Amino acid sequence: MAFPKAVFKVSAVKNCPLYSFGDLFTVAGITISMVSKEENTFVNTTIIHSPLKKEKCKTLNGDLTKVIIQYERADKIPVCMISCSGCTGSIRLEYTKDLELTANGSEKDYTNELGSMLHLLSDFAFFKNIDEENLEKVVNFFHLNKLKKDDIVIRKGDPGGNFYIIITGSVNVINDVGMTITTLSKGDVFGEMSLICNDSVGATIQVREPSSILYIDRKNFQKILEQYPSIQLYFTRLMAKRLTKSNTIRTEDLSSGMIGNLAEIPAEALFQTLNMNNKTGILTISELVNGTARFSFRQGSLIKAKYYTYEGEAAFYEILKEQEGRFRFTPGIPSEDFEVPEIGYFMKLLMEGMRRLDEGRNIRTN
Ligand SMILES: Nc1ncnc2c1ncn2[C@@H]1O[C@@H]2COP(=O)(O)O[C@H]2[C@H]1O
Repeated sequence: MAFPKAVFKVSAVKNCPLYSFGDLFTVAGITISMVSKEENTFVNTTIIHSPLKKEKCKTLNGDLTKVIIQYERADKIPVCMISCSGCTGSIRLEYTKDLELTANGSEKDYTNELGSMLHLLSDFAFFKNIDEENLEKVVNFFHLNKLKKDDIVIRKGDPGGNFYIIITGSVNVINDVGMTITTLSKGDVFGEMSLICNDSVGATIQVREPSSILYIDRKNFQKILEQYPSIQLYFTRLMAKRLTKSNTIRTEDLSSGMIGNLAEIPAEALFQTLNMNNKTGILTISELVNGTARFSFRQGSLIKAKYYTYEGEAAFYEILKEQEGRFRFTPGIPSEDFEVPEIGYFMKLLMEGMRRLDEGRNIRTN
């Protein structure tokens, strides 16, 4: 017989070193207290499933065990909020009976709610890239979250994890010094930069007014990207717009010739900037582990790549592994390169490069 289960969802995060907003914990267990004349016995079993691939927190496990002790069985826990006892940070968890469906693998309630939103979603720029017959299938990859004012959805510096789409309400995009860079609302998306660039989250997102937000995890986000090339283009344009707006790298620097070090700008960000700004010229990267690499861009497309013994696509994947090296971008290419075909669709090359990097890191850590 399985123990009854309760699913808690992280609904607020304050500097928690382990968990993020939306993380789920399944708690099962039973507490029996037997009192007789001869003895006084107390038996407790608590089973806690923490989010996969995240470290377990003994403090939180203790707090969840206390809930089982207090209510004796998971199915007796009332709808409630609990706060962890805290360490360098703290989190608040919410128990709503609906969430059990998610943990059991059946997302019927969510699906129904999302299903009824299909009409609304089909008008969103993101979903416009998906043909009508596949829309429902794609929407079902998403989960729906209802958030309160001031909830932090993601915090700058967190590892990127999910991609988000705002259904109703609005959020603030906040920079390092706590200033709101911009406000995002219905139909706007966020969280894409860290996923695509395989980097940490670049800005804090805080809920400005009660909001409903869809989210999808990295794995499913990548599946959608691979399956729908028009979404890759949508992100290229979106990120170009956002990069230009936040002046991450000034376009004037690029056209006048850009010099720098890979230790300051990772190779993927450098390539992406040249691609998004439709640059034509030659990027030379020297002082690399294996000498010097050369990459030619025509209107942002990568047309030639050479590094060590690697050429074309392979050279691009190799350079993504490098973390140090001096680069220089020189505008202009020789006329014989005007007709050279591009090495591959840039976003696809980048996604594949990121996947290989991840694979390499996983092999090293296993
Ligand atoms: N200038 C900006 N305009 C709009 N959205 C932004 C801007 N800067 C950052 N963001 C969003 O904030 C998100 C924070 O997480 P990511 O870095 O994954 O992705 C980022 C973008 O989705």
